[in-house]
This record gives sequence, structure tokens and C-alpha cells, in this order.
Amino acid sequence: MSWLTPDDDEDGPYSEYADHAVRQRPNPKANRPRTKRRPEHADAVVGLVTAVDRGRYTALVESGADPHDLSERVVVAARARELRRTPIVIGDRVQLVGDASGAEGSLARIVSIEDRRTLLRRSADDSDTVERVMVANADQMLIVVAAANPEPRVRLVDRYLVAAYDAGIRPLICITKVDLADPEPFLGYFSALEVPVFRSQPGAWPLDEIREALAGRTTVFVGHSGVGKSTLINELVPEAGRATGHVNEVTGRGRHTSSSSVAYRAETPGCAGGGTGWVIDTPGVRSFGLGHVTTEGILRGFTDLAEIIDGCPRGCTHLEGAPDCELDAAIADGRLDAAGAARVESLRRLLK
Ligand SMILES: Nc1nc2c(ncn2[C@@H]2O[C@H](COP(=O)(O)OP(=O)(O)OP(=O)(O)O)[C@@H](O)[C@H]2O)c(=O)[nH]1
Ligand SMILES: [Zn+2]
Repeated sequence: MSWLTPDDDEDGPYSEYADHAVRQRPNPKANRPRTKRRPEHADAVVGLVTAVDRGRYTALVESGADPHDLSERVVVAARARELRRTPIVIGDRVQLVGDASGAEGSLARIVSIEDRRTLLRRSADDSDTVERVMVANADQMLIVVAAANPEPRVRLVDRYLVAAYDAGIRPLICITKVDLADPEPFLGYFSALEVPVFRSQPGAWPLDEIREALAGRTTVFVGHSGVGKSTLINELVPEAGRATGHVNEVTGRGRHTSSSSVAYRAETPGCAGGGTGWVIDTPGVRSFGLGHVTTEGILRGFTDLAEIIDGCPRGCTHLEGAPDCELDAAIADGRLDAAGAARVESLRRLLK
């Protein structure tokens, strides 16, 4: 894309983060006709990006035309020059040329990215409008939160929910460590949202229920560090460790640390949605900035308040003290209970 300055040739060690930043710069050459030198890639094969590591992409390419033939190969690829400033993330379907054999030491080239169904983004903080692209083509977001240790934080879950709804991704909640604390007071806060909830503890992992939800879909797992996300993924995808080991064998690079995202195929035998699903593990993100989300996007994260907000005067900011804001009326006349009032407070914090 011509408005992105092609100023760095090499993928630096931190490019995995740097190139996720989508900067929109004015194009100084906007009036000049663009020379289209996009080569035809009739020989390209399509791969699913399952890992990103310092400028190297791991993609799974199906061996045959038969969609049931799962004998795919692992291809390691770099980006073509023209995609140098384009974020390519886990879940992207990409076109590969060059040596896409997957043979040891081979390196293919990613020449284009197929249209994305969904795109999960975040910004460093709320004042930062530079968005980081996290995951492409996810259908669902499993928000993993612990009942205790670490204490559940309503505000972080609110943020995940807003990011999911804004991206058109269906949220699910898994509350872990219910052996340590009663999760119901916390869950009550979200009950009006009708988000599916799984309750988890050692010896009673809700694996069958979660598998049912994963089948046939791509689900991104998010959660604060220490909530038990890895524990859950290891239960759901026992060979997860082996998968990263395989990738490393191919790339010859170091282990994927918990600072990078990885996609795993989860077996979901006998489930209505199909025999497999994709699980995308993301590093525990402490903050989840929503600087890139519009007011409308934030409101979409509060579907439980939508009907009330519909009654607001035109142009209502819904902030505290906004004239005739229906949210205040609903709290005053009891349409919203204590949990509802807390939701309003939460919404207002995000709208500020
Ligand atoms: N009591 C209890 N402990 C749990 C449960 N689930 C996980 N744990 C423990 O919580 C700790 C953190 O679990 P992890 O799976 O490493 O957490 P994580 O969310 O992957 O954390 P990061 O790797 O830092 O992102 C481990 O000691 C687990 O054994 C649970 O349901 N109950
Ligand atoms: Zn209002």
C-alpha cells in the first residue's frame, strides 16, 4: 500500500510487535497514478498462518484438494517486499510462492493476504489510536478469568467484550479456579449479556462443553497472566507442546515464548460443529486498550443496555450528568438493578 512508507528492509527482532501497528499516513504521491506491478501468482498455494516469530511465519498448507485430507504440511515463510509494512497475523490465510514444499531449510514467500472475516485489534492504551492487529478470522473469543488468584477484574472483561463485539466476534467466558472462590457474584455482573459461561476447576474441567463450542470454529483465548489459560489449553489440546516443538524443528529458532501467539488444532470428536476446531493462544495481556474503538463500537459491547440507550435523546453522550440520559432514568425507576447500575458505571468509564 503506497501510503505506508517502505523504510525498513529488515525485520528487526521486535518487528512482530512493530509491524502490527497500522499507521495511516498521508500519501505524498496521492495524485500520481500508481504503477501496479503486482505479479500474477498463479502457482501460489494457500496456507493458514499458525505462528509468527520474528519475521518468520509458520503456515499450514493442505496437501490435497480434499478438504477432509488433513495431511497438511508446515511451511515456513517470509513476507514479500511489497507486504513489508502490512501486518500478517495468526489466523490469516495467505498466498505462498517460492519453495512452499515445507522441506527442511526451505523458505516460502507470502505474496498476499486473503480477505479477513474478522480482525481482533487492541491499542496500547485508550489514548493510543495506533491499533495492533492481534488475530485474524476468529469466530469466537474465550475470555478466561479466574474466580480468585488473580482476582477477577470486571474492567478487563468489559474491555475484552467490547473488543470482541466490535470485531464481530462472539464472546464466551470461562471462569477458572472455582475451587478457590464462589464465581457467581462476579458472573452476576455479566448475566444480562447472555454470554455462555464455563466453570472450571481441577478434576472438573468443563472440557466437553468447551469442545462443543470450539468445534468447527476458530476461537481466540484471552486472559490475564496466571488465570490458567495454558492449563486449559493443555487439557484441550494435549499435543500443543508437540506442535510448537515441530515448528521449532522447522524454523531452527528458539521456543515460542509466551509472548507470541500460536494456533492449535483442537480435536472435537463427535461434536455437532465438526471434528476439529482452532484454538489461538495469545500472551496474557495486562492492558487491552480500546483507543481504536469508536463510541458506537463501545456501545455494541453493552448489548444489555442497548434497549435503554435507544430511548436517549439524539446525540446523548450517555456520560454522567448528560441531560435526560435514559440510563439515569432507568437506574432511578428500577429498570436497572444494582448490577445494571454497575454496568452503566462500567460503560461510562470506557466512554470517557
Ligand atoms: N486452584 C486452581 N489452580 C489452577 C486452576 N487452573 C490453573 N491453576 C493453576 O494456576 C497457575 C497458573 O496457570 P497457567 O495455566 O500457567 O496460567 P496462564 O493463564 O496460562 O498464565 P500465563 O502463562 O502467565 O499466561 C498454575 O499454577 C496452575 O496450576 C484451577 O482451576 N484451580
Ligand atoms: Zn444516554
